Amino acid sequence: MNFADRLMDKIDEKQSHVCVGLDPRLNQIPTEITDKAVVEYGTTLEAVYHSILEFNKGIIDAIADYAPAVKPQMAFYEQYGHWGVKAFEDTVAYAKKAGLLVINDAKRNDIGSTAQAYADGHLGSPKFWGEQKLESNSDSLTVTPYLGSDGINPFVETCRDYDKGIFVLVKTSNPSSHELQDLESGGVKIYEQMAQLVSKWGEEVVGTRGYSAVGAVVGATYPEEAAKLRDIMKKSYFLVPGYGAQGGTAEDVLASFNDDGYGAIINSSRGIIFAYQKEEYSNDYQEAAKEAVVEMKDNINKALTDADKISW
Ligand SMILES: O=c1ccn([C@@H]2O[C@H](COP(=O)(O)O)[C@@H](O)[C@H]2O)c(=O)[nH]1
Repeated sequence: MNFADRLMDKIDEKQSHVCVGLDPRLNQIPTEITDKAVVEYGTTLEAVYHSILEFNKGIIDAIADYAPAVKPQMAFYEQYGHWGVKAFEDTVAYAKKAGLLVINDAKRNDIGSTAQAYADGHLGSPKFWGEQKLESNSDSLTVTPYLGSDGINPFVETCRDYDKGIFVLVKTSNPSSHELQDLESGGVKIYEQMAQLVSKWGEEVVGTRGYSAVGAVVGATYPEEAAKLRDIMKKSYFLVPGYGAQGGTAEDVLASFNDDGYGAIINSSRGIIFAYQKEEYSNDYQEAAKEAVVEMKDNINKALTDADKISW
């Protein structure tokens, strides 16, 4: 089943457009988890692995009823070498068992032949000794687009062959995204030209519900640009980071949705997983994550209803 169809079905099931970012900063994981790991394994990478995995499992248990997807950010895992990658893989497996879709935020790409290896490893199935015994558990991957079509094609083919999805960086949420993305060529901004390419790349992998497995990353911090992009990429699902900790609000993400009430999956990482460090939430990290995800889901659904975009 096409990735966009699977995502939309999960969104319907949970009545939620929220993606929870799993960005486990070690120094923000509750000390009862990290202390226990250090007592057992010392100040080792193995203790890092156990700390991250236990924390992530607790978050997944807390939010699974209220979010269709999680987005582990690969940087927070691979910095710890193979123990970090193991924490990533075990987190993904746990999230899948909990019925969540997984967006691997690894922002990969390269020349075509190397992009194929990234696509095989992160979405599909790499061949070794003539067999394909390993298949990625991730449902989708973030991808950088600046190598052009030959870097993107292997990912699109893998989306088609394995019912996976990609989100291509179009207008990122960070303050300096304008330095390159807002430049004009022939009177058209680079991010708009990128959006035209994303639309084209996605044409062959449109699902039965009308959206493509090739989506776009569009920051919540740029609502005006999102409105323009929504117009260019009518069939692309938007992955929208920048909600909460980076300042994006429920009103800011409205422009990323189509009138049918679909088209955007809104990510918050720190705002949910470390909510326990804020006064307004419980000081139990799981309870706080649940409070924060429910609040975000309700705020987005309310903003959509007020704008006549709700789908339920
Ligand atoms: O444009 C982009 C692309 C990716 N990200 C990633 O999303 C999360 C945001 O985390 P918060 O804690 O909710 O700010 C993080 O993993 C980024 O690497 C982004 O922020 N903007």
